Amino acid sequence: MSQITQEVALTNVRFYAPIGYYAEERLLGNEFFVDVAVRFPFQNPDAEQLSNTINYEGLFAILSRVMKRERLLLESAAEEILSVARDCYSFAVEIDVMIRKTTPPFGKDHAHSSVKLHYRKQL
Ligand SMILES: Nc1nc2c(c(=O)[nH]1)N=C([C@H](O)[C@@H](O)CO)CN2
Repeated sequence: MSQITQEVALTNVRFYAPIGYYAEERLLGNEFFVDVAVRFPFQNPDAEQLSNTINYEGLFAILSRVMKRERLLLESAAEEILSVARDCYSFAVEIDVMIRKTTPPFGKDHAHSSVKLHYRKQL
């Protein structure tokens, strides 16, 4: 039997957030780009109904809430995004979260740092 998987995603969502291991980073803030993708079985009786899919405004609301909080590590924000998304979309079979810091302060102009989490439901 075949199965279609649907993905709803946001990519390169830009935030200015107080996330950093060093106090100055949290004080000054830093630029981050966040990607999130949620996959779930496609069982769509009407592909024109927002209630039959994941409204990506809901994903944006999760990211906005999580990225506001002061934190030491990217890992902490990525874990919270994943955990809230799992709670909100219990029908999801896979979720990817990636957070990229564009100017980690170690003196290399073009280096970005990132943390990625991948969740796959045990079926
Ligand atoms: N795995 C991680 N390593 C580091 C992080 C992080 O969030 N995850 N953060 C820092 C500092 O905040 C960094 O921006 C200094 O350049 C260091 N390592």
